[in-house]
Amino acid sequence: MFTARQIFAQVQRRGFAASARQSSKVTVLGAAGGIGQPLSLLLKLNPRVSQLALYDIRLAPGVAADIGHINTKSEVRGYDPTPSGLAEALKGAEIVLIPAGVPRKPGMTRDDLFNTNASIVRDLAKAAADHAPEANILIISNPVNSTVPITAEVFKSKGVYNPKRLFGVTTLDVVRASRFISQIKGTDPANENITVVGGHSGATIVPLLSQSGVNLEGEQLDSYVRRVQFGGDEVVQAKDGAGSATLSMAMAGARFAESLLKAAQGQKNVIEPTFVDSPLYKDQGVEYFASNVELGPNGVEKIHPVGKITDHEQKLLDVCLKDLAGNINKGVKFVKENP
Ligand SMILES: NC(=O)C1=CN([C@@H]2O[C@H](COP(=O)(O)OP(=O)(O)OC[C@H]3O[C@@H](n4cnc5c(N)ncnc54)[C@H](O)[C@@H]3O)[C@@H](O)[C@H]2O)C=CC1
Ligand SMILES: O=C([O-])CC(=O)C(=O)O
Repeated sequence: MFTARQIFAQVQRRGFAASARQSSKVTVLGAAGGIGQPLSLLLKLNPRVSQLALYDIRLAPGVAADIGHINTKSEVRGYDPTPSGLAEALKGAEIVLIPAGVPRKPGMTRDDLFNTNASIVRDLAKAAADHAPEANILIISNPVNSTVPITAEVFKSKGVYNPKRLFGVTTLDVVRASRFISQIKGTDPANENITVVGGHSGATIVPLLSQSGVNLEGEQLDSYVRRVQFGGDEVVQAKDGAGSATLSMAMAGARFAESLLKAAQGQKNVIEPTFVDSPLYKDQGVEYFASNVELGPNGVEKIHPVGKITDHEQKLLDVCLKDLAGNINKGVKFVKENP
C-alpha cells in the first residue's frame, strides 16, 4: 500500500518523466534550402522541440546561428557537411525531416527529379540508418512516391527497418485540399477537413470530397480535383524557374512533425494523412499508400482504410494505384541496382 505522500511523489515523478519525454531532438537534413529554412524556423518556435540539429551541404551553421537567436528555449546547432557532422546531427534524434534535394522547374514532373534526388535520399537514409535507426524518418524530397521506398530499402539492407517509423510527408495535399474547397464554399479552411489518399504526384493524389459531405459535380468537381492534384505545378509555374512550394511546405512539414511529437508525448487521436508502408493495396502490388494514419508513441498506430467512395473517386483511385506501383518499383529497383 502507498501512503498519500508516496502517491503524490509518484505523480510528481511521472510529471517530470512526462516533461522529460517532452524534450525532443529534431534534425533537418537539407536545412539551408527553400523548405529547410522556414521549416527550421517553425520548429524553433515549437515548444515541444528541445534540440534542433540543422544539416546541409552548405550554410547550415549560418542558418543555425541566425535561428538560434530566437528567444525560445530549444538549443540550435548547425553541422558541417562532413560524415562526422552528419552523424552528430543525427545521433539521438527523435524525428529526422529530409527536404534535401533539387526542386522542379516548369515543364518537369516530380519523377524527373528522380535521377538527382534518389541518390541524395539514399545516402542520407544510410546515415540515418547508421546513426538514428529508431528515429521517425519524414521524407519530403521528391518524388516522394519513390524516395520513401528508397529509404525503406536502405533501412532493410541495414537490418533496422521499422515500417511504423517511416513517413512520406503528404500533408501539403490536405492543406491545399481544405484551402481550395474553402475558396469555393466561402468558408474557413480550418473547418474543412478533406481526406486525400494515394501518393504525392499528379494523378496519384486522390481527394475524397464525398467523405466530407461536400457535393461538387461536373466541371466544378473536375477542376477542384485537378487543382488539388496539380497544386504543386501552380506554384512551380508562378515561381517561373526559381523552385517549387517552400513556405506552404514548411508549414505542412512543421504540422506533421508537431503531430508526431504530440502523439509521442501521449496525446490520443492524432490523425494525419501520410504515405506509409500500408496493407491497404498490397494485394494489388502497391506496398506504400497514403491514407489517414493514427499516430502514437511508436509512430504508426493505426492505418485507416479508404472507406466508402463514389464511382468517380474509384476511377481516380484505379489510375492512382497503377501509377503508384510504377513509382514504388522504380525506387526499390534503384536501391537494388545502386546499393
Ligand atoms: N513532399 C512535398 O509535399 C514537397 C516536396 N518538395 C521537395 O522538397 C525538396 C527540396 O525543395 P526545396 O527546399 O525547394 O529545394 P532547395 O534547392 O531550395 O533546397 C534543397 C536543399 O538541400 C540541400 N542538399 C542537397 N543535397 C544534400 C545532401 N546530400 N545533404 C544535405 N543537404 C543537401 C541543398 O544544399 C539545399 O539547401 C525537393 O525535392 C522538392 O521537390 C517540395 C515541396 C513539397
Ligand atoms: O510540386 C512540386 O514539385 C513540389 C511539391 O511536391 C508540391 O508542391 O506539392
